[in-house]
Amino acid sequence: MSSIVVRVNCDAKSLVGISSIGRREKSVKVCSRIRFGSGGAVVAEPKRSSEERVYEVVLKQASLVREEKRGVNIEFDLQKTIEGDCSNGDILNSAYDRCGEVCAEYAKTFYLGTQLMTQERREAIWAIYVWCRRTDELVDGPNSSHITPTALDMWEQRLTDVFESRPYDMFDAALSHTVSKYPVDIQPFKDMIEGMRMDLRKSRYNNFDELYLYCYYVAGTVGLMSVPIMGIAPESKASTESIYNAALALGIANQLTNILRDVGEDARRGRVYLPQDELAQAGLSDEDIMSGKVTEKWRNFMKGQIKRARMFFDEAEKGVSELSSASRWPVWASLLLYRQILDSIEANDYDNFTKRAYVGKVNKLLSLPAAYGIALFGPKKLTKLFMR
Ligand SMILES: CC(C)=CCC/C(C)=C/CC/C(C)=C/CC/C(C)=C/[C@@H]1[C@@H](COP(=O)(O)OP(=O)(O)O)[C@]1(C)CC/C=C(\C)CC/C=C(\C)CCC=C(C)C
Ligand SMILES: [Mn+2]
Repeated sequence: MSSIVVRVNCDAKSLVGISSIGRREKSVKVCSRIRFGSGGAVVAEPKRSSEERVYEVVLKQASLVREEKRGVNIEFDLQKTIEGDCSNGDILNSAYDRCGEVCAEYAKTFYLGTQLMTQERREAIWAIYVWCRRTDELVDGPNSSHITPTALDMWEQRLTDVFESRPYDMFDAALSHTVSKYPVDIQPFKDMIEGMRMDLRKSRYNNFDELYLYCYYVAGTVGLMSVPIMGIAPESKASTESIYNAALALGIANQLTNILRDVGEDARRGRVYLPQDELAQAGLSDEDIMSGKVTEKWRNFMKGQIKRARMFFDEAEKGVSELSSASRWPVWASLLLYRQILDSIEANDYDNFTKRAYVGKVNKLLSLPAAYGIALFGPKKLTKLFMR
């Protein structure tokens, strides 16, 4: 049987990515070999790691920003889709206001953080926040038992409409406006929906590669959506890709932290988001998780998982100072706050079965000025100031 081999040689520079966090792989040359058998059927395709797949999205979003290629900026007529007797400007203002209200209601600290951004950026971040929250609510909210893959397909169609300036409601209208104004690619949004699909069909992850992909879908995507809005500092010398990598890392770090905090809660819903091969290596099984006993094996396993989450936070730190000055504070605040959840798991002696790790009010309050200081002086200078 004859087969045609199509070889796609990729630009080596475009494939310089993070591999196994902390180790930067230089010029990894990857050739995708797509084989078509008789009748055009795909015969074999070498398996790419999740990191390689995700890195392609990073590159696409980064190049969109570099080229300052903006959305088509179609003047959309809100009157056609939203009833009301007022001008586009009025509708948009109240659409953004409502996004702000949702944000203030569901994510108070983060809402506070956005107050330091310019009004335009703040509103755009709110619009993205609301879309992410609504997407997550589909699979985690009160109606989640009725959500099918078809419902997610419809949500994705609606997303395409939003990107093509056909909003369905006020929240969509704010997002339509945002994505027409900033160089935001649709792919991370689609990928977040893919993450929700994954949640519907999958409750175990064989290895970290599978978990990494899930974390990218539901959280790394948020980093990629946010940076085009937050903006990169004009004086930054870092490459756009490296900044997007850091943003991706922050999302992954947050989601890994979420997973470690919620082990007990997830297990009670029949879900284990921990890599099965690593559990087995540690001599642990699903039954150990379901029984919820904190043993020495569990503590050791958790130490490794926490270490990995911290490495992603470290990777993220490298990019925060490259963001435009007004965007650094909320990002530092979210990084410092989320990272402390890991400290809290340790303080609970790794009992994430019956205790919920959280950041206390005092630490929360202290983190905000600390984040502000780091944003202003940089992490190194601030440490020096306090060491004197
Ligand atoms: C260079 C650099 C470091 C730039 C920073 C880039 C940046 C702003 C990254 C943000 C990362 C971030 C906040 C990711 C969110 C991760 C997260 C918690 C995802 C949650 C997914 C599902 O989890 P799960 O169901 O297990 O958990 P719950 O019990 O439901 O909580 C999410 C809930 C997905 C939906 C995400 C959101 C609602 C958050 C969206 C946030 C923004 C758009 C704003 C981000 C901006 C700032 C300033 C942090
Ligand atoms: Mn959720």
